[in-house]
Amino acid sequence: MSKSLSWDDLDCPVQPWIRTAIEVMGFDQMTPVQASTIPLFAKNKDVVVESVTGSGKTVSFVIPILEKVIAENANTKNFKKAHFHTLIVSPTRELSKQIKSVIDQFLEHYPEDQYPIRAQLLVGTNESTVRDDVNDLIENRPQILVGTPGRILDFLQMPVVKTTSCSMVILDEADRLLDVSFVKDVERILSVLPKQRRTGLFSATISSAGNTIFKTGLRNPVKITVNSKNHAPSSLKLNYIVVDPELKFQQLLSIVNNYRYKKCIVYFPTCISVTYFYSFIQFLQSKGIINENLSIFSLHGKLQTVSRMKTLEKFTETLDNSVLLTTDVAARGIDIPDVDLVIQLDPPTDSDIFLHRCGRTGRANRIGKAITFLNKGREEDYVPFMQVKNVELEEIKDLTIKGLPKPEEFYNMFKNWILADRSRFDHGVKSFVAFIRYYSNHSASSIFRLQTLDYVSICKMYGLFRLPRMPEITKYLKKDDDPENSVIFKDGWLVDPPVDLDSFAYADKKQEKKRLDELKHLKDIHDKKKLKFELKKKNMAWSNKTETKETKAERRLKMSIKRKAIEDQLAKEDNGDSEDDEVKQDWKEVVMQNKRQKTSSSGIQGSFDDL
Ligand SMILES: Nc1ncnc2c1ncn2[C@@H]1O[C@H](COP(=O)(O)OP(=O)(O)OP(=O)(O)O)[C@@H](O)[C@H]1O
Repeated sequence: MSKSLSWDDLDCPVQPWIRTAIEVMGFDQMTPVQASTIPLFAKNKDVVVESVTGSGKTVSFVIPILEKVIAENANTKNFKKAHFHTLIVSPTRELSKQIKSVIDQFLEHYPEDQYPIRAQLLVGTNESTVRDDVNDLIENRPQILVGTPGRILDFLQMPVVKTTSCSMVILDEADRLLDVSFVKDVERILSVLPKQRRTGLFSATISSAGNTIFKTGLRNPVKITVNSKNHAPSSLKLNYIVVDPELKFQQLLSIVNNYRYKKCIVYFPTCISVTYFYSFIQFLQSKGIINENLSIFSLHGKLQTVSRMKTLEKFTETLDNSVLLTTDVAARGIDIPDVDLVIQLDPPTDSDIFLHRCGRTGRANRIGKAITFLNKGREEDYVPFMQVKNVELEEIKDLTIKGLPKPEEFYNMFKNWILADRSRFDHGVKSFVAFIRYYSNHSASSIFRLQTLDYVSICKMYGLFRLPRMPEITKYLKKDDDPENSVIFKDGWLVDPPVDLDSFAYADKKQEKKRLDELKHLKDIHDKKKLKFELKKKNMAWSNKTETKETKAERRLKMSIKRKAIEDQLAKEDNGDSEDDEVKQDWKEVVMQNKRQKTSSSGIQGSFDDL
């Protein structure tokens, strides 16, 4: 391991044009991870590298790759068509693009008179197909491919693509690539590559991948660990704030509005919550409540690739006072040097992601601050939980909410914004529901428990005025002993009187017409059902009446008349067996008639029901 961090003391030769590139990029010295990794990886060793966020891992594999491409004559005309030399796999399109741009930055200094070295991006977009990628491979003959697992797999499965010359593979953010969502694709990719190759795994949290790293076909790997005591770079300050969940969004706005920063990234729990809060923040900006000089962007995984890339570019290019609202899609690897503030509205469901999110700031020895919000109550336990993982968090106390309307007024404003368009309500409900599902997936499930979540406050934080019905929460909602003082009214309403949902309209005319048509249709069905029910009730009463008045009273009357007649007859005539028999027969008939009436009465009801 090299002790000096001077590029001159690097334990392996480096091409002069690479040295020029390093100088132009302003890298006066190597970072520790570069000093340890470059010589080993360039000298045919497989490496497993764990080093804190922003410590320069990308350059530590890019230099050995470029050196190897040259050493193995892949930069000559003899390098076969449709072959490639190096494959770099990364979990997101943004990160793949970023890695390619680092390679391109080096290649800007590659001598023009030599056979070109090229890199090609392999990520899914709506604008190009895998066939386009194959055409580019044949036409441009790149030696280095960078992309995401799904697209790479599709690409490698094209018969024309030849894998036999691949002699280097990099898995960047390797622990992510080896988790359940990617591992199958990654295994299939590796299975079609030559076994005789160099493999490098890189991440700030590679230890969490455990033994799965051996699924990558590593051969006698060297493990390189460059970690600080706090598992985060020393230039990064990790803070937390304990908040009342109802005021959390206001606290966020207060920081974003009043804090001094160049660039800030805010992590939201779900894609839908990014779009929901982004549109409300835009409204607040239009009203002058949020500083209109702030450039606010939204980025999440449900957006199209091209729009994601453009947003990231704009956020990177905007000089000052810019805020990116995003999800974990931008948690790993993204390198935007001027980000000096990261805020997490909720801790991530996976504690490793915590370091990756925070690590978007405090990179390459620049000062950065990461603030995590914890809902008061149980979530404070997250601090000792992270301490056990060697991540020390420091509390920011007594942070007041500044420059916003009073909480009650703010909630009413949020509510009125929602009431102006029913689609906002739908959006808010979906965001809330997605949050509950997110919360129930926390790996630290003993801290983040649905049982102890303050649903009402969170619902209000989302600006909502009725608790959405969902099985996850119904069982935890306390049955209030004192309904007089309950904050939840009948049917989950948080406002009294409730909002008239029938007249709560969509701003979009087409959508509103559709809703009204559906409402009318439902009403018609309801009316028909009601009519049917009334009829049934009426018929029931009628047949009951028939039953009682016709059968019971009449029968009783007839019976008594008959009985009297028989008794009279018996009293008068005691001398004729035949008549006695006749009377007995008559009596039997009466009994039989009564029986028939009894059984046929139910038949009458049935026939009326069918009307
Ligand atoms: N030797 C160096 N001197 C100064 N800055 C450097 C050096 N090497 C890389 N950098 C810069 O450090 C920043 C972080 O580098 P990089 O993105 O490779 O970090 P990383 O370790 O991969 O982080 P993460 O784990 O977050 O992906 C980049 O802006 C890069 O330009």
